[in-house]
Amino acid sequence: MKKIGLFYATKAERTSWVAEKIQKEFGEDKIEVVAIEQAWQNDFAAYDCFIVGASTWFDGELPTYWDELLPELRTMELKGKKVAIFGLGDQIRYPENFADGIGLLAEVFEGDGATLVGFTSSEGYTFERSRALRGNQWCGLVIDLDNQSEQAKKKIKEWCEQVKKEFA
Ligand SMILES: Cc1cc2nc3c(=O)[nH]c(=O)nc-3n(C[C@H](O)[C@H](O)[C@H](O)COP(=O)(O)O)c2cc1C
Repeated sequence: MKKIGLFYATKAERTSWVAEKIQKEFGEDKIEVVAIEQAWQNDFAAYDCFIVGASTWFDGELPTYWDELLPELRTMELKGKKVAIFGLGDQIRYPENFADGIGLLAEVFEGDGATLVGFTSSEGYTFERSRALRGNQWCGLVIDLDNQSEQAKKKIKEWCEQVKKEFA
């Protein structure tokens, strides 16, 4: 059985809400939650697969704790590991940096040799630019609780089913 770790900044309120839903979808005994504010390289080494989540702040930057950890995260060796990324953003107020945090995390984990999974369609979102795009797809799950909160639960559920298969 593959060991799955879910890493996110627990003080980010909306990200926490999404993370809880993901944990429930996988089953609470199937996934271990790690607060990124307490995480260190060894915590990542302990898992075969990761789910990592972050909102976007400060016009296209990662929120507190993720941004502080970035230099450390860039030195990890994650070859053979799979990473699924989820992120939150606001497409109406920040159309030029929509959900950039996902793209930033994707660059870091790919640079460490990990394989990204959990890509989703960018249809149904309105924005100008995003670092989270790969062609027409998001390189993860994008949740906009500011403008499309009614879609969130369905998107999370479907993404978890997809990621479970891709982690297997
Ligand atoms: C000061 C500030 C800056 C933000 N910058 C961005 C941004 O550049 N891009 C984006 O997509 N969302 C941006 N957002 C929206 C947040 O990512 C969004 O509201 C998210 O749901 C917050 O989740 P959290 O409570 O877990 O941090 C910003 C929000 C605030 C308050």
